[in-house]
Amino acid sequence: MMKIQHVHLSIIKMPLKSPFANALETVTERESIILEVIDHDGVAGYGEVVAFSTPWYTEETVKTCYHLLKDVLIPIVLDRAIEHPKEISERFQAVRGNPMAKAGIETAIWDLYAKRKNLPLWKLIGGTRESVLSGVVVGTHDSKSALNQIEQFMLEGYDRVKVKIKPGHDYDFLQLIRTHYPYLSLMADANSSYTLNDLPLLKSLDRFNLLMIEQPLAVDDIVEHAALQKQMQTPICLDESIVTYHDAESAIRLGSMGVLNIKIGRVGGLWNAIQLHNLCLKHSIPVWCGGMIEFGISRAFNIALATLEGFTIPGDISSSNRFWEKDIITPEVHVRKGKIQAPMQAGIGFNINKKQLIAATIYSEKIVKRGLQ
Ligand SMILES: O=C(O)CCC(=O)C1=CC=C[C@@H](O)[C@@H]1C(=O)O
Ligand SMILES: [Mg+2]
Repeated sequence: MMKIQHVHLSIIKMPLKSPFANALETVTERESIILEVIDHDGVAGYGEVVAFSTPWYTEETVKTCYHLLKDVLIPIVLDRAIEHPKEISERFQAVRGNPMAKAGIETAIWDLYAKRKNLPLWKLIGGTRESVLSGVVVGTHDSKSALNQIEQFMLEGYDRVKVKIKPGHDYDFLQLIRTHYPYLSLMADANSSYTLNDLPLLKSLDRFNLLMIEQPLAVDDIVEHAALQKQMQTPICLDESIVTYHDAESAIRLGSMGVLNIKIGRVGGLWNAIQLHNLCLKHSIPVWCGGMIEFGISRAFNIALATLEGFTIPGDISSSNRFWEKDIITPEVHVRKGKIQAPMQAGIGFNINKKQLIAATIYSEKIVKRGLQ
């Protein structure tokens, strides 16, 4: 049993090594909230909020998450003892939306729980892979620089590459990449930048033998994605469209996706992510773990999740040094020959690099259980 006594919230900020551009935004620096939960025995668990500073990817932001955590979610967690982390998503059902805020604290409790059980988190959740399949995302719309990045990433041992496309930067871009790398395991993410009016163009992308096309249409286009999938051979992967279990059930029933990108933050926590994995496994829909330009704590949760059986496609789980000069965990995450070894240490399996965490912190606050102040 875990009785959470207090929670440390730290807002951190770090520049990316180089800007990351997609159809909607160019990210140059990253803010996140790091959570440390401490129980009655002094055991600590860590979580990370993956919302961005502004609401370009989903509605949540660092500030909305901070408010939700401090004023709504943490009081629910501190309210009474916890037997198992899955109780947290049940308690949070009373709060609408805000999945990234929920995931931040829920994951911290998973880390704490696994540490108390003295088990690596991936083993505790039933992971079967000792190493997870890794991939990397090229975040530029400049063709020459994209080719350079692909070359560099391949030298670093990645063997699955995702590129960003948008109207006017699609067919020729993919053709150029295919001319240089005819056999590369390649996929494209459109971040909702097309509509069904672009059907001829989207169908023409079939010839590039992409692993999948991610989120071509709008977030609420579940019906339209089904219509598109009927016309395209390339599997459609949904990202932004799938937040709840019910969203995934609808998309499966309609035939809107051949693949699902599971992001722990987007779906409200690790327990929900596992349930989505189980649903997709039952329906033979392959899944992979999405990335959020995150720090090491979130990367560690992604690694644990991706050890589950249904994660048969390399995820956007790259090395710490893909984005950071220095990550906030030690050891850092390293990709070798397209794989990341699952850690053997209890909990998330990585230590917090306290020095680096403090150096990146711009604001922090301790929230204490009522009566303990
Ligand atoms: O974290 C990574 O390695 C890449 C993440 C990534 O590709 C994305 C993160 C967030 C929004 C998008 O730009 C994109 C995605 O939609 O998957
Ligand atoms: Mg995406």
